[in-house]
Amino acid sequence: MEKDPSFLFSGIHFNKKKFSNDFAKFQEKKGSDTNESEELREDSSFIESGKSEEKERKLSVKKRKRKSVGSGETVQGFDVFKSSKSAGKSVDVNEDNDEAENGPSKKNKELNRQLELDSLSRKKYNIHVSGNNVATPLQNFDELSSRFGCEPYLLRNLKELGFKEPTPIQRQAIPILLSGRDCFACAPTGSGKTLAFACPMLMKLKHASTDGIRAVILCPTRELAAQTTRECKKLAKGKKFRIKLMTKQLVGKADLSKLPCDILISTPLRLRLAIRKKKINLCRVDYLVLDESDKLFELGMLKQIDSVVKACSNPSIIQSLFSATLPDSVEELARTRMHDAVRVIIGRKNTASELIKQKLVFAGSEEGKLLALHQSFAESLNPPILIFVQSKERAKELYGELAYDKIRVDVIHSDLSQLQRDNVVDDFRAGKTWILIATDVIARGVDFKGVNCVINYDFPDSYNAYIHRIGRTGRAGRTGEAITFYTEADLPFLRNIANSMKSSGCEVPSWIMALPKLKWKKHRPRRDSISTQSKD
Ligand SMILES: Nc1ncnc2c1ncn2[C@@H]1O[C@H](COP(=O)(O)OP(=O)(O)OP(=O)(O)O)[C@@H](O)[C@H]1O
Repeated sequence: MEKDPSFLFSGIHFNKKKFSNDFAKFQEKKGSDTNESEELREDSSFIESGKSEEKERKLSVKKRKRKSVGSGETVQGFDVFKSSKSAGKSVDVNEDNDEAENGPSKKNKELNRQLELDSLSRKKYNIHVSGNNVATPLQNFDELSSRFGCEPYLLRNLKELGFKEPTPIQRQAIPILLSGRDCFACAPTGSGKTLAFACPMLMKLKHASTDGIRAVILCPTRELAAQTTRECKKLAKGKKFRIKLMTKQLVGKADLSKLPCDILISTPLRLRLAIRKKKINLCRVDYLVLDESDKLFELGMLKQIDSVVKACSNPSIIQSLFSATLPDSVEELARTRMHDAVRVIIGRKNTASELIKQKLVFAGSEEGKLLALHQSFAESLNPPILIFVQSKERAKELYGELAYDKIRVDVIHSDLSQLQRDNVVDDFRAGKTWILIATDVIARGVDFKGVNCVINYDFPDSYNAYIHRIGRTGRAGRTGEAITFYTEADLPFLRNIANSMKSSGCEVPSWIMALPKLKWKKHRPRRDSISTQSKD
């Protein structure tokens, strides 16, 4: 069932309790302002529409690179990132002029009115922002043109893709990035984050150029990088942008310094290889996106990310981080790498989409899981279905079991060649495969349209893995189902999943809610192999 994208993520509130210390700090600082609505202190530079906003944006881009002066206006009670006071300062200057002409009250009234409207709009779409002078959310895609001078080709492409209205993350992140600010965003799976960073990127690049690479998008897996490349190309249709995926072949090329490319999309490893061989020049990059940023900031990739960030040496670069999960540790790391960033959270941080009906099933044993799976297929097989297991060995085993049944099943894991992986994904996308067995290699970011059900055959190894795995269903306004099998070995972490279910409005038995909540990281118990063959 399709739903209007604005329906996504309703009824969710910012956790003020959790950030009570920060609120306290804020209250001390603001004194008499404390009764004001939190978001009424936001955007003060985007009150005028049309060209003036573009002018203001340019001004703000220039100013953001200067050393901070004065005191910044923070919203939602806490300083999230190193603050530059550019936009706040510019408002003061404008106010001086305006006061001379119209008196202080008229200007203030206009400003307050706009802030009120922004606040209402954010409330409506469950958008929570922190930072200085946050841009007014988009009301519709037409505003891309009226407020930011977007070229017709992009609006045409949005229309062709069937995107009638911006999703909440697009409403807020697009104007922030167009205003030249760094952005740090957390929005549920399937809520359109790709467009939220790709659209302003194309608008900022304006035209294809021979100046070298001007935008870089980093993705944690090659599948996701390939998908993002395709999405960017669709959006850029009708323009001559050179949008390139960093492939093995490309890394192997002798000289990448003259690569004709506007937007480069890569995994961190491949890009780092190219940098290390001194074959690629990233000093002109204006726009850097870290997609699935929490994965990129995990220990294994951190060094690679750092070398890419260092190579992107343009001081006026706009950096953005996007993910459906945003652990506090990643926020900390990002703080050291970003400048005057705006933090955007849609709904509640680190929760699953409300469109996913989540279920827990006690399977008892490994044999019980296989029985439960067969039973659920017998009751109702509603493909496409994605089944996640914890290792490639287990993926192969389960494939061996299901391949005997008369169902179209396939498997994807890291032992397959890149070409094989691409073919498996293509077949699943095209509906040739009904059931795809997978490891976490496709748990993040990969957008299969219309997956009806995700089955966690093996319990996920972390809370974030759970959110991303089940997020392969319930995308773009569609509903979906997620079933998680558990055995005794998984009991300690049941409560964590139950919490996610509760906060997304799913029913949870009270005995599960009474279980203790444990710290959950890399839970990969040794499991008996998946097989019925010996018994047959
Ligand atoms: N404004 C829109 N209206 C309708 N559909 C949209 C809109 N924007 C994006 N979509 C569609 O929503 C789907 C999910 O988008 P996308 O893959 O960008 O989600 P995501 O938030 O990045 O998810 P994940 O966290 O899993 O990576 C895609 O199929 C995309 O085409």
